[in-house]
Amino acid sequence: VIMEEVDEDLKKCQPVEDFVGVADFCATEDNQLSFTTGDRLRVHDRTSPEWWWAELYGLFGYVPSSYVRPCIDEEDVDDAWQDEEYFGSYGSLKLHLEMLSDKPRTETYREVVLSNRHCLEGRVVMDLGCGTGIISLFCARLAEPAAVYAVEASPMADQTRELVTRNGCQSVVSVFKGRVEELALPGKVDVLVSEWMGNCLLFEFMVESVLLARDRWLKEGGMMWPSSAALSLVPCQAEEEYRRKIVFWEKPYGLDFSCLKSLAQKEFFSKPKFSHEMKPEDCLSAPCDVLTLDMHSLQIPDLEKLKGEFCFRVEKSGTFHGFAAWFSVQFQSLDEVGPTLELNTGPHHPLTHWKQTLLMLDSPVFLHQGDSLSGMILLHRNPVWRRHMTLSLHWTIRSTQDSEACKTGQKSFPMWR
Ligand SMILES: C[S@@+](CC[C@H](N)C(=O)[O-])C[C@H]1O[C@@H](n2cnc3c(N)ncnc32)[C@H](O)[C@@H]1O
Repeated sequence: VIMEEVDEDLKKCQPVEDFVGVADFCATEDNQLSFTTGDRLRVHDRTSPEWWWAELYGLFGYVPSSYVRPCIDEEDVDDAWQDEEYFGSYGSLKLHLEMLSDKPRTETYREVVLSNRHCLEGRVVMDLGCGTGIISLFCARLAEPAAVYAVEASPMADQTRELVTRNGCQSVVSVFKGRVEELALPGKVDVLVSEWMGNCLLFEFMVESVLLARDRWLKEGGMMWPSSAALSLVPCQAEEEYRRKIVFWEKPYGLDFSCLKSLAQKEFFSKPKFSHEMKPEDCLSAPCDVLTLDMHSLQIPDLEKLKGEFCFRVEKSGTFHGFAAWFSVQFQSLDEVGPTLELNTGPHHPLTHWKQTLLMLDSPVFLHQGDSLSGMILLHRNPVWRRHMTLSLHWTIRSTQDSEACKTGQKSFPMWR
């Protein structure tokens, strides 16, 4: 009784806080409140981990807590790009070791240079975000470009200069230390190559720097590598993940801890799980490309809100625990007849350091072979924290067993803010 009273008192003391919608929410019950992305809501009571009592334009109702984020005024944010932290992490070897040890990734870039070596002769290349300079060194060693501008903003650039000299490439490769946005290069380039991809393709939004560099430094008709990119999705089973994080609370050591299940679901499943290694047999359907980006025509404002659609046909019956996401990038050949090469980070391809990203549902659903699962995905970039985004999924399941039956669901995943 005392704890309940304390709880009640605490609730009364909770300040009313402003939140902003990160995805559209459509009320399905009378006591819920609909809102759209960007709406400013006043949260009066954090009633449960999942549902909060909120107000919008004088109307009150419950809103899902994962669909809103704290409202921060842009002027309060010093470092919306978190550059100190971001470039700091590329200043030590840990990430470079992980990237260079990733053979499918690194060897794809080498293969791209090798298979285009004749066309690269006499061309000027920019390697944006060169890190240790691996791609620049591939260019200088495997082809005969006129020059390679290796651009790197992190302190690693000092080591890169040394690596270029040690490998005898200093007459071709020049290292430019600084953010590409702020650098003056000797001139425009024929090819802009970069390894900019993050989890779910866009996370960390280095792609914005690549597009900016393209518009400033790529010659008319020049080549972007990668030349296109796609985000793929599949409904999947994740039995082990569900068992370890949720079923665990049912009866550990013979005790009833089941009241912690909703807390566990909120704590473990409200954000995406990075580096999930899924098996091809966990896919309940054939994967689908939900977004495709053309790196020659994509514009920076396009990155604010990207929308994709999907329609899966369930190929084998199983428990639908969530969606798995990953990306692929394509490298068009410099000559029209050459092959387009691809790096695919999906479960049917050799494992890369990105692995896959798992987006767990709140409650699993059993799907039967032949059912259809259609819907849409929305990537909404955080307007304040520029390296972050929220991924929202809306779906409808249509059953083959019962043509009348149709279940809908929706969930939003902040990555990370
Ligand atoms: C994913 S790593 C790739 C490193 C290297 N190209 C490789 O393949 O091993 C991206 C690199 O780009 C750098 N970078 C990111 N944004 C940049 C910018 N705006 N200007 C210069 N360098 C940048 C980071 O510091 C990091 O070293």
